Amino acid sequence: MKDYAVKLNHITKTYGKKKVIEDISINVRIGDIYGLIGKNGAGKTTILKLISGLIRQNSGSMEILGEVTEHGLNRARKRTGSLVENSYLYPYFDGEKNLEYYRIQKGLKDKKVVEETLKLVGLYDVNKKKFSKYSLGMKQRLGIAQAIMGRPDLLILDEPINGLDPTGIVELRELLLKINRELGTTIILSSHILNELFMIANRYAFIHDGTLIEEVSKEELDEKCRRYLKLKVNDAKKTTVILEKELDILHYKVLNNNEIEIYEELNNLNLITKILIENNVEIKSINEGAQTLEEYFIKLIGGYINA
Ligand SMILES: Nc1ncnc2c1ncn2[C@@H]1O[C@H](COP(=O)(O)OP(=O)(O)OP(=O)(O)O)[C@@H](O)[C@H]1O
Repeated sequence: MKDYAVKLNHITKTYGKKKVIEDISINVRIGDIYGLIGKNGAGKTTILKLISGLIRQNSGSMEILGEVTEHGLNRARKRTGSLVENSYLYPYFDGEKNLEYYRIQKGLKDKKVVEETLKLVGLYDVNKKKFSKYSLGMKQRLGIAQAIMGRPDLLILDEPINGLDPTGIVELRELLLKINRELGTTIILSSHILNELFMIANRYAFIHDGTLIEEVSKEELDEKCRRYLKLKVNDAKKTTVILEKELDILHYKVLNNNEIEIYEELNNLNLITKILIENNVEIKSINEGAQTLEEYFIKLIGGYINA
């Protein structure tokens, strides 16, 4: 299937007797910014190394950029830029020299690519500053610049958000969105901080103890973490009829005979209360609630552990 940039099929990876990745299958679509989310040690780096070809799986197969054979995967990896282990940037070189050195090393013919890439990552104006004098955010951006020099179809980044301050995170987000949109690059990145990844990615894989717990889209995650009004009433069925007929509220979920979650008109609490009372509904309580991303993540992982 050409619609996928990366497909992992039942991949398992062991170190000695230890299974670090167990039966993982994920599907990254072309054009995705795909986030691997998991606590430290969950197995994110291992997955990225497997995709990058730095290590090999013990079992399972993968498809990268439409290629499945050994030869094909090598070809696909030539169309992939990655920042998984340390980037090879020289501290005493400035940004331009670092990229020029890399360009020659990689045999990239077009000299203009250095300037264009520095501009793209917003480092052109500081291109005479030595790498060692860069802030962490600038270092990350030059690392990404190096990874996208060959204009890859796929970009793989391990924990690029790690250690960045809020401004650095915003800049990184803008940059990744720009690379994704302007160059059409599919991006896979990892993080242990869901809130930050949520701002960047459009699809997510939750990894825990080397296994995939859930693969979800941003919309699905939004849905799971949205605000709601929780109504406790004497008769949930009757209440929904009134919500629909009198208030035009169609977006709700009945939890049981007495509880309903409402997902729209959240700012019209007074009106909802008034209409329900007028229609003889006995309201036991009405509260606003929301599940934060982190709560969802913890629930997901906790739920899994206890299962
Ligand atoms: N070369 C190795 N030999 C043995 N065990 C390893 C090796 N590399 C990773 N591991 C183990 O595999 C597990 C997953 O590690 P991995 O680095 O993939 O996790 P991660 O989710 O990226 O976390 P982190 O953010 O801490 O790097 C860990 O328990 C780690 O100790």
